[in-house]
Amino acid sequence: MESVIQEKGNLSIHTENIFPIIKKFLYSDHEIFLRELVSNAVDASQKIKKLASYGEYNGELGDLKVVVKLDKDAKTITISDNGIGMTAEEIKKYINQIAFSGATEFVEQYKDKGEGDKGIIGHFGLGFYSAYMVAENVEIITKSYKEGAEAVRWECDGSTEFEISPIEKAERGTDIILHIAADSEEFLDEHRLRGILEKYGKFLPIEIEFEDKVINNPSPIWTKSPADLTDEDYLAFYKELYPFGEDPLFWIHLNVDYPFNLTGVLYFPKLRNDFQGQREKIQLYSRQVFITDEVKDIVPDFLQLLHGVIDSPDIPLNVSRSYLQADGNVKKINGYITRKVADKLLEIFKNDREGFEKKFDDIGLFVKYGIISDDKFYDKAKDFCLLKNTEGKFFTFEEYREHIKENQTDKNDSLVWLYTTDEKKQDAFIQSAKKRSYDVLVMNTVIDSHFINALEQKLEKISVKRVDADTLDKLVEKEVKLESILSSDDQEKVKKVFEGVSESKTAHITVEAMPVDELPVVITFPEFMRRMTDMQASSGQRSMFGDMPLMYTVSLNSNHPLIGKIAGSDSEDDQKALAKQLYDLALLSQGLLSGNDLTRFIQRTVSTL
Ligand SMILES: Nc1ncnc2c1ncn2[C@@H]1O[C@H](COP(=O)(O)OP(=O)(O)OP(=O)(O)O)[C@@H](O)[C@H]1O
Repeated sequence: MESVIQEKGNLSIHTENIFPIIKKFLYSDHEIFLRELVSNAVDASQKIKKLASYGEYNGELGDLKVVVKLDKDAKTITISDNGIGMTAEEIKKYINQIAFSGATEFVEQYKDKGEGDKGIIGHFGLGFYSAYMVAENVEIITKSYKEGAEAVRWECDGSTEFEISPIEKAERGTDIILHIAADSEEFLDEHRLRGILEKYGKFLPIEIEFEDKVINNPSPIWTKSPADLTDEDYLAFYKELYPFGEDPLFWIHLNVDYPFNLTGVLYFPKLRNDFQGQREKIQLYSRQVFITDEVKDIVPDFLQLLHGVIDSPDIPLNVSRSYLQADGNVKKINGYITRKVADKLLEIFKNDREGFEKKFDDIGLFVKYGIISDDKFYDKAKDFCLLKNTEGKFFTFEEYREHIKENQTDKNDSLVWLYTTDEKKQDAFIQSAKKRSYDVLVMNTVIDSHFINALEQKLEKISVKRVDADTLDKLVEKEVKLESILSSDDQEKVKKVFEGVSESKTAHITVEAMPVDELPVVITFPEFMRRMTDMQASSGQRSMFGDMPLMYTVSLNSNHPLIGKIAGSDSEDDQKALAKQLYDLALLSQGLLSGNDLTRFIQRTVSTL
């Protein structure tokens, strides 16, 4: 057997092997080739601009623009610019050496000139080769801005051999001619091409012309200073992003350059109580090149409901998702955006409470989602998150505490918040609560069951109960209890009668001393059980109890004359008839009487009239 000798060395890479890999796997999405080539053309234009501003180019800049042309017959796509161009030497250096980025080199070279890399897109030195994802042959025809430079033609058919030759070209700049491969002819469609250009290049900083029309807005508002912008500018830009969207409520202009670079505008849309039907998304850009609208790892979950753009050269773009999640910058960006959004909301709350309240039906969803999912956001939001009661009045948490402190503190010194999820359906319970001067909050959005859970954990000494979760005396338990007029024997007797007429196996029947003006029979749903079912329903899961029958409590008011009547009656039939009628009325008021049961109830009632 051969023995192993310790040695060190370099791995060798053969271009002929690596090239097909680059071609095939550089980007999963082939349409990216256009983004890359147009970005290069934009870079070339930005560079000549910079050179002129540094005094290193004294010729005419001309009308800097990138032109994309489609020739269906020749099966070519040509991307032309009048940027810096390349000399034969530069082609050899930047193009022939794969993964040697001229962009990075340019930035290095001029980094002392102040602006640094501002406006230059490329940095990996691979983008050009994405052309081979769709082209079988690529030609570069280019003339450098340098005085006396000769135009050059470069051609390579995707093998590792290239050809360079002199050529005639009048103007400074570069034409990249792609001879589209048979399997990529889909890109020879005008519609498709315009679609890709608009998707990636809508806000590129240099004019992009396709079929004689400029397709982009080179100076989108996020590149400008907020001081130079009016509300109309922000609204107009929103329309530009989402032509079919309804006007947003307000917006935040993001602008940070330390410890990372990020600019952008985030809009708060009208949400109308639903997360699902949301099509418009935040768009992520890097130096005005569209990257994606999947911003999952960069924007905190709850803020993905916002609209707008974020532009950051510091977000690693061509790397895998798992890397993105671990990236320190991404985490910081996340935190920054959360903070900015919270600050903005607090500012509006403080400066315009009335306006804030008006918008709260829409922004409440963000705020509550944020409170549930992000502790840092909660720390700020607890001062401006609003609660709304059945009278339409708004309270902060602190204001609400003051508001209900006197009436709704129970014997354990806990504040009991009462709420309704449906003012119409739970009206009888709301009315009863009001009779005792209890306040009832409205919690009717998809997120409220989660929101309530979160609040109970975060706020001290509160318990939150739906207004029909129990009889009022049990909801807000006080030290002093009402006396029962009915003796305990009679209570037992009435209970048995009701058990006899109950058709539900899961109904739990109890007798309770309630005020006389309360209903004789009250059906309630235990808070805990109901909340579990609600949460499961809102998260779209099937109930873990399957089709288990609804659990509810039937409370008999031992102080009500009709219950007294049952206890006092000697006729079993009369007792049963009255009990059944009262039971059905209670079911009816909770919307639980339907089908055959409802029909029988109505017939029975009619026959007694
Ligand atoms: N249209 C062009 N005009 C002038 N120079 C160009 C043009 N296209 C490419 N180059 C030169 O070729 C180099 C390599 O381009 P390539 O797209 O492969 O990489 P990059 O732009 O530096 O980085 P990235 O991979 O991020 O795009 C560029 O940096 C630039 O110097």
